Amino acid sequence: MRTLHVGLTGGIGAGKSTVAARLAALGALVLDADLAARAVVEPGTEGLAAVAEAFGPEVLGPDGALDRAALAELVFGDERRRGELNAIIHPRVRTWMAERTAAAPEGSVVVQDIPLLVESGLKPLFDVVVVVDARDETRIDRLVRLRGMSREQAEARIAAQAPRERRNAAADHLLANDGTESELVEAVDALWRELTELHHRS
Ligand SMILES: Nc1ncnc2c1ncn2[C@@H]1O[C@H](COP(=O)(O)OP(=O)(O)OP(=O)(O)O)[C@@H](O)[C@H]1O
Repeated sequence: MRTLHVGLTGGIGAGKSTVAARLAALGALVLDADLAARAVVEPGTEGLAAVAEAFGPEVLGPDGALDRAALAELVFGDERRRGELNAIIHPRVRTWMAERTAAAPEGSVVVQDIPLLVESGLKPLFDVVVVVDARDETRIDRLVRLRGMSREQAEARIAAQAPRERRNAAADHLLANDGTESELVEAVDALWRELTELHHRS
């Protein structure tokens, strides 16, 4: 049986990490793009050398690790420099993901958790795209209550991503998460049953 490639996304605060954790508990191999983006610039990596080469030694801390604040300062509000950084990070993240996907046992369900899956045009890479969705007001409330953001910060983070309608339009499966966390977990369990059935039949 081949690998089933699942893309998981959702707007900030929608509940994507909660869904990813449940899918991992059910037996999926979950690969986190945010984690990959950090791994590819760890000390000693060729990715970190490429970033230092492009942005200068001031993006390295005294310990030789990436100084994220200094790098953020350099790319903030500068489309060209941000594009330059993405051109270093994104291919390495794709390789990181591809290597781990290739190493998964035969018949695995591999879930790639990618916040900007839709914005990055990655839908065609997946057999199934799962979008976790919640109303903007629900998400703002969670980000303020649980993540310590101000209302303005939460609104700005939401505005920086694709609008819900656009993300939802890319979904093969939409998980609505405006109710309780246990309702979400039940919906993920049902989705898992569906995915594994589909996979066994394929
Ligand atoms: N249905 C729910 N009811 C109440 N709280 C929830 C619910 N779903 C998720 N949460 C909580 O809301 C917060 C955001 O959820 P989660 O971290 O899963 O979102 P996310 O979409 O992964 O966000 P990000 O894009 O920032 O990683 C977490 O603290 C989580 O425990």
